[in-house]
Amino acid sequence: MNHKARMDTLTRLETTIAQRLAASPETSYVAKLHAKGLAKIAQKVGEEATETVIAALAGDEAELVGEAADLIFHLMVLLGEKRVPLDRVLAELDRREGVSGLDEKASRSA
Ligand SMILES: N=c1c2ncn([C@@H]3O[C@H](COP(=O)(O)OP(=O)(O)OP(=O)(O)O)[C@@H](O)[C@H]3O)c2ncn1[C@@H]1O[C@H](COP(=O)(O)O)[C@@H](O)[C@H]1O
Repeated sequence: MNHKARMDTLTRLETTIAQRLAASPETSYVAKLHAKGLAKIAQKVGEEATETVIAALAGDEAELVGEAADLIFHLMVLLGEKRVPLDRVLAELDRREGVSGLDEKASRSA
């Protein structure tokens, strides 16, 4: 699967999450998170971020891949809960493309 097809993975996941927000918490993990509310979803993103950091520092590659997938999935649920289209985030990354983080930081402190 090439890079572009991988982006389709995120687009499909976004569609699935949007559908599941209206599903029953008994049959859907996304619906269960939605029922628990924004604070719980945000907390899950924080937990998965921490687990990703631990995997990077103390785990093997498979653990890091698994935790990174958990983090991206829960971030997608957070965006879905807030009705922020993935495309907005990708457009922001496109806007930043080619601008060095160091140059951007220097322009902020000038
Ligand atoms: N990619 C994922 C995905 N990644 C991780 N997870 C779930 O995320 C949960 C995280 O596990 P944790 O132990 O951290 O969470 P927990 O113990 O349930 O939660 P706590 O109450 O302890 O916080 C697990 O239940 C995983 O199965 C996911 N659940 C769903 N998806 C995707 O979302 C789609 C919709 O899922 P449903 O909403 O369940 O239909 C699926 O088809 C998948 O494509």
